[in-house]
Amino acid sequence: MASVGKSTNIFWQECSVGKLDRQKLLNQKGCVVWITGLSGSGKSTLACTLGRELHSKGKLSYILDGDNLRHGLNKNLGFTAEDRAENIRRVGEVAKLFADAGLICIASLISPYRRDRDSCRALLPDASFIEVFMNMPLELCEARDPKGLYKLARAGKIKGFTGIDDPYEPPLNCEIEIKQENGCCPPPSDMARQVVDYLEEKGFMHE
Ligand SMILES: Nc1ncnc2c1ncn2[C@@H]1O[C@H](COP(=O)(O)OS(=O)(=O)O)[C@@H](OP(=O)(O)O)[C@H]1O
Ligand SMILES: Nc1ncnc2c1ncn2[C@@H]1O[C@H](COP(=O)(O)OP(=O)(O)O)[C@@H](O)[C@H]1O
Repeated sequence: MASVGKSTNIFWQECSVGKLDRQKLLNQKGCVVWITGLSGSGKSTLACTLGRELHSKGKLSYILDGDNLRHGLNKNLGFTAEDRAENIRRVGEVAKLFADAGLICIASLISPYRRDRDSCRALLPDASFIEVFMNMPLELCEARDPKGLYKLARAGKIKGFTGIDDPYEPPLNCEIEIKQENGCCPPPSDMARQVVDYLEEKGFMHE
């Protein structure tokens, strides 16, 4: 019997089919690929390209996209530091469940605070939290501005916009860094290959 948070008198229910059984069925290892970076840095593009690439290799993945989750699970949250922390906490917990199900879970959120990302890392078993930093300059993200949000933020019509008047803390110890080479952003297929190569090398692509 345990007490967790506000829950008291709760028990952990074990079942006979476990993570290892599911991984065997899928011939892959469950993990979380956590993509962090500024708005417009290419998180969703990498997530979708990676998801497609894994699918073509017969690997089961699922994308948790910050923007999308804010239409449902996280629709009661805004963009204060507290709400962002709760957003990341919830997505971290959901990602943990997907990884336990044996999937390669791809989480794509700005996740601007190091502490919040590290809390998610701490939820996952050793080495199965793979942090991918989209290290793109603000100037590039702002020039892309596919949703017109930077323009609104610069005009003061959105307050607390990441990179403009709200902080972004870059990772200090990420597993993968995606950055410009010779002043150019690598094409989406190259970004995805960098992650697939890592997953291959670390043994996540096979049980
Ligand atoms: N104030 C502010 N700051 C940053 N982003 C904003 C803001 N308001 C709305 N948006 C839109 O919300 C998307 C980011 O949601 P996330 O859940 O990834 O954000 S966070 O991780 O909780 O910081 C983000 O999507 P991406 O552009 O895909 O990153 C924006 O479209
Ligand atoms: N590797 C890339 N090369 C060229 N354009 C890109 C690349 N990655 C993303 N983009 C473009 O940049 C914009 C922002 O990308 P997106 O994936 O929506 O970023 P985020 O999810 O971080 O907000 C989109 O218009 C997208 O097509």
